[in-house]
Amino acid sequence: MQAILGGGISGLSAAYYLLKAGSKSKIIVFESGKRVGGWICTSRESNGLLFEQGPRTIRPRFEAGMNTLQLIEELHISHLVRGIPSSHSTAKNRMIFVKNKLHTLPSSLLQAFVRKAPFSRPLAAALLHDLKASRKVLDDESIYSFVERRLGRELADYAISPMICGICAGDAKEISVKFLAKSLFEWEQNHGSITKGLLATAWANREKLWTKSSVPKPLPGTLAYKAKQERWSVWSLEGGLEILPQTMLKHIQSGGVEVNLNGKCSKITFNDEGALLTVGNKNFHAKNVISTVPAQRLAPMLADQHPMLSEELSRIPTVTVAVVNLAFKGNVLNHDAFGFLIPPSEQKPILGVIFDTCSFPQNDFTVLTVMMGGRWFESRLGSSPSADNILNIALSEIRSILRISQEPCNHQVSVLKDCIPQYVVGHHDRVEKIRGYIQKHKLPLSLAGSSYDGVGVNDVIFSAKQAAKINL
Ligand SMILES: Cc1cc2nc3c(=O)[nH]c(=O)nc-3n(C[C@H](O)[C@H](O)[C@H](O)COP(=O)(O)OP(=O)(O)OC[C@H]3O[C@@H](n4cnc5c(N)ncnc54)[C@H](O)[C@@H]3O)c2cc1C
Ligand SMILES: C=CC1=C(C)c2cc3[nH]c(cc4nc(cc5[nH]c(cc1n2)c(C)c5CCC(=O)O)C(CCC(=O)O)=C4C)c(C)c3C=C
Repeated sequence: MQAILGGGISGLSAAYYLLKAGSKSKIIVFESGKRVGGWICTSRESNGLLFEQGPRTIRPRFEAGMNTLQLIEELHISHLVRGIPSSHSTAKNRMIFVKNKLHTLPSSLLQAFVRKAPFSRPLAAALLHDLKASRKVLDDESIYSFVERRLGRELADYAISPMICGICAGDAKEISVKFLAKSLFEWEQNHGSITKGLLATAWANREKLWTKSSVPKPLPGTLAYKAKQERWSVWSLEGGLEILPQTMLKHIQSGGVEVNLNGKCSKITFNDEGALLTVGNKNFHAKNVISTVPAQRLAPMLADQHPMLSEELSRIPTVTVAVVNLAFKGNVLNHDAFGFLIPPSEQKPILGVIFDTCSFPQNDFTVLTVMMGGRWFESRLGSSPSADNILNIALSEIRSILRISQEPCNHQVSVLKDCIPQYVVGHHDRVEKIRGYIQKHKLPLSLAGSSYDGVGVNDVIFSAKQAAKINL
């Protein structure tokens, strides 16, 4: 038997790819909760409105993005895909709230050459800063410190810090530069500055500019091809993103995969035949295990037999996010944008707001999602804020920032405990050490999911595909 821990999108994907590759073993997915999908969770209100608790948009680009679109085609749900082209207002208008005002971030090369508040200089001036700043030889550092050193403090405060909040609800002063800007960091390390590294790379690749790119090109007729032709910035699914795990569940079950809901795994003991899993009060023998549960959940399962591995896994932290979905009758927004993020230096109780219906309209309603907490959950919201408390903070902030005085017709408050891992400084080395330990001890264990190689939906599906390949 091949065991998969976790029935989120990565666990389901692992089962999907094992099945697709023709695995002959019985495949069992163990999911501790009573539903599959993990953080992908869409709810439908009695008046038909859709609320997304977790992810709502997916990027189509790069290998992992194209892979997800291929998966969508294989599941026969291409007709539900709604792409947002990069010319759309929500792709162009990404806002930040600074000094009591909403500002639209520059979205074209041209705009980088003019001064735009809250920046005191045109963004292009950051390149001069980079050329003047001396190289600092380092193994890793925070993305904030890297950008502050090389491009200046304003970019670190007003572009990078909110971006990190909008991807992992984390503090840019703690998150590794390798999380989002590995190439830029390497350019400084190898060439002395980002600009010199960029020019050197462009020069080294000059011939490839006119020949075939190493990134696979989508084939005509595929969804990835359509996404490229129509220049999608992001996409979602008509009816909500949860359709993806639900469709996958049906597909893998019809292929013979067993999905055990309320199947919390508490212990893994490796032996000569593979692994013995303790799930509830039952034991299961597996020839190998793909874990897609958060590293901190996997850690205690291994603590008795592999304390060092368990210790490293437990050092990959997570944060909790409070999500408030709000719906209003009619259009209550004065902005047509994706939403806005608030740099942590502004010390506001919320991290940002997504204007859901600007991207995907829902009849004559405005749907907004207010996100709060993350790395600042306890310091800004207290240790266990009530749902009413969270709702009141969200309403008060949107009243003051967006001037919405109308009461919502629908609302939903959710606290997503430990929902997003933090790739803090040293994360890459830690993951290497963890995988090195597994390899050295020849453990029949593969790691996939958001704790290791990327936190986006594309990344975790791709990580599950890689894990399935190893376990064939
Ligand atoms: C608020 C929020 C917004 C996001 N927005 C976006 C976005 O816009 N775009 C994007 O690409 N990504 C986004 N993400 C990230 C994306 O949602 C996640 O990375 C992805 O859903 C993670 O999937 P997963 O299967 O790896 O993990 P999970 O969804 O965490 O699934 C793991 C599963 O394991 C189960 N489990 C835990 N412990 C055990 C155990 N002991 N035994 C058995 N089962 C166990 C859990 O119940 C869970 O179902 C967002 C995430 C959040 C939280
Ligand atoms: C504009 C407001 C945004 C808020 C508030 C926000 C909150 C938030 N997001 C995540 C996790 C992810 N978001 C991702 C993508 C993404 N998020 C926003 C904006 C907000 N996020 C945008 C515009 C995008 C699209 C990215 C783009 O087009 O450039 C992703 C996926 C990243 C990827 O690699 O694909 C994740 C993950 C959390 C946890 C959160 C909570 C505060």
